[in-house]
Amino acid sequence: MPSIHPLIDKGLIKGDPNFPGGRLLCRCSSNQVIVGLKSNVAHNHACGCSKCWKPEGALFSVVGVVPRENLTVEKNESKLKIVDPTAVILRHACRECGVHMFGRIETAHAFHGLDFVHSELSDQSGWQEPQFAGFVSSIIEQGFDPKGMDEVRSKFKSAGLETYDALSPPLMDLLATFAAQKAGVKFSNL
Ligand SMILES: N[C@@H](CCC(=O)N[C@@H](CS)C(=O)NCC(=O)O)C(=O)O
Ligand SMILES: [Zn+2]
Ligand SMILES: [Zn+2]
Repeated sequence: MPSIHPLIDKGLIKGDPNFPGGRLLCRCSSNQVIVGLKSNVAHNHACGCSKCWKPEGALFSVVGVVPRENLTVEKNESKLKIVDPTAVILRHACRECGVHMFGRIETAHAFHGLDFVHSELSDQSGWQEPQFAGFVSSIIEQGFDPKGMDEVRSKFKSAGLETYDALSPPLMDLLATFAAQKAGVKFSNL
């Protein structure tokens, strides 16, 4: 069974709710891209989709969000390039080591204003631990044998994480609320 993710395989390490944020470093041996975050991450989760950056050998990414005003590129911004300019989340990766330093949404979207980041790129501890696993079935699209899915889901369960094939219910509700408001739907208790 391959690694789910280094932050999940050996059990979760709880974050510090008062952690004030810190810096993320790319994996280059020199001239590292450095991103400063003025807050902890929120909604941190494992993502099995094909687009989020994963460490070598891991089946899942671990990704959380910070308000975009809390993120600054402190060093070597010129090394960043947008992985897929047509995606909703514009993932800014280091063109040398390939690590995704942050993902930003520039279109009208429920998550506009939040940047997506990988707290494992920090050498500090206290970051919020993963809260759930999303886009779990998506690993099949990347070649994972569907027969292994029960084992993957049980691994998350034994780490105390719920699994979903899209996002968690509160995040799915935010997406649906945004879509409803955009379409001018009026809410009522059906
Ligand atoms: N099954 C697809 C799912 C992709 C997907 O929808 N990813 C989610 C979670 S990160 C998303 O919000 N993507 C928007 C984007 O990548 O811009 C895949 O694995 O590529
Ligand atoms: Zn780099
Ligand atoms: Zn993803």
